[in-house]
Amino acid sequence: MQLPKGFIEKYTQLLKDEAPAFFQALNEEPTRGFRVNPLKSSSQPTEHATNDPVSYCQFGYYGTVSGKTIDHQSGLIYSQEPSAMYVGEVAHPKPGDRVLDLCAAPGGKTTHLASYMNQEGLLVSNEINRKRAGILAENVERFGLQNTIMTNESPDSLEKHFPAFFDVVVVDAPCSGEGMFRKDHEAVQYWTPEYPLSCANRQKKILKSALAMLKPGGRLIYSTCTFAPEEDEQNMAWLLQEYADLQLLPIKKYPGMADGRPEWADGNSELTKALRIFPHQMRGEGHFIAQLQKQITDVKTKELKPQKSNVNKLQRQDWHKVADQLLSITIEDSRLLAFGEHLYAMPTDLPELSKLQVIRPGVNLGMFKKNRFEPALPLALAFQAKDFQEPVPITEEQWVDYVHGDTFSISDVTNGWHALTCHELTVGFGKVVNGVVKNFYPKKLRFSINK
Ligand SMILES: C[S@@+](CC[C@H](N)C(=O)[O-])C[C@H]1O[C@@H](n2cnc3c(N)ncnc32)[C@H](O)[C@@H]1O
Repeated sequence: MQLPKGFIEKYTQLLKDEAPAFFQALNEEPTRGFRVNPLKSSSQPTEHATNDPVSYCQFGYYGTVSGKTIDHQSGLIYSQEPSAMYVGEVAHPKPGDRVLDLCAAPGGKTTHLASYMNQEGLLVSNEINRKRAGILAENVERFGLQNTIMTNESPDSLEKHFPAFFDVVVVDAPCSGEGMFRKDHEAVQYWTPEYPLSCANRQKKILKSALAMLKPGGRLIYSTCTFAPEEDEQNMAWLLQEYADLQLLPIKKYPGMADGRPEWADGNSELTKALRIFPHQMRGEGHFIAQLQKQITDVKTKELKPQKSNVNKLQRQDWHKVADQLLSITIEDSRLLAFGEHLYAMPTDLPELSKLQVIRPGVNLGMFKKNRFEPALPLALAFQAKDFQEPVPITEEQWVDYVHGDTFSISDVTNGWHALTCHELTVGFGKVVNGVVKNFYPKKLRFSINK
């Protein structure tokens, strides 16, 4: 990889003796990894080795992911570069918290944050770019999140809907991506000496909105995948100067993780509390993480009106005709929200959504068709086999047919909708008609595997 001349000059000056090792590390192979989803019962991957754990992330392992596996299709694993796993670990929300992931696509941090929340509380996963928001939705649905809504807003418009609302806000900022150079060679082409400063200005605007949405006493986690001091220490120094009610909190540093560099900003020694990951010092890509807390005040924050269910009697009947036969758990009627022709189960602590650009207001339960209801894949993936009546275990061969969109035969199963399971994980729905499983796996997700 040919590094830009300006980049080499900049980091030779900043890193001094360390610079040769740093540049050499940028020419080595990137580190790959994945997280295991704790929301999918206690299942462990069967197609991916878990003998090389990431010491600083309870769900993380080193290794490469294959998308054409039951582990991946069922949402049991999520491919994520190991350094990026430390962002979620630092944020570590509690079940019941209100959490915002402000720059969320493709979903690495959202799925990780949810892993600590036990499907409780509220996670708002926001992505400004519509196309990327679609990819985010696919990943969140595969991971099976029940407490998450996805929005497609700019930070300054989202800010109007959630004043001082969240316990934890994560800003995994759009950045110059220097830390991803060896993983994404395109990032090298974008780089100019001026690029980090233009990214830093954009990040300041995002941070202002993030702080407006943070509760007093709440935590803001800021991360980038760049080495650029303009976007890292200098932005944190700017925050501390601008907001007297903010303080940096320490972050536990595992071997190889480095302190933030005050001398690369305004010299404020508090900046050592931030964290840097350099690829020449540990196994992972470049990253910067800072954790800040907003001072607690006795000013009362405004409670937001809750979102009410809007389904009519007919829609409720159509849903129950399927749900009462399919599910062994109850989704309360108060959580049902019709959204176009789709039906969703909202998270319990959801404020009114009016005027908000919502991509998914909860779990997509399915679609109203003429006089009937058809369950959707996200409903199957959001729950475990035990949450369904008569789940149908399928073989690996039948799973290959299923993800390809083919029908297959099955014996001794009653007619009607069933959750299909493979390796004890839910993988989707099939409608059984006289021993044949009709395939409802979404066309755009289908793939083939050579038998
Ligand atoms: C580093 S990526 C986020 C990665 C994601 N958190 C994850 O872990 O998978 C930054 C995201 O910020 C979005 N973005 C770009 N400009 C933005 C802006 N002005 N405000 C908010 N988000 C923005 C990008 O579309 C991109 O999806």
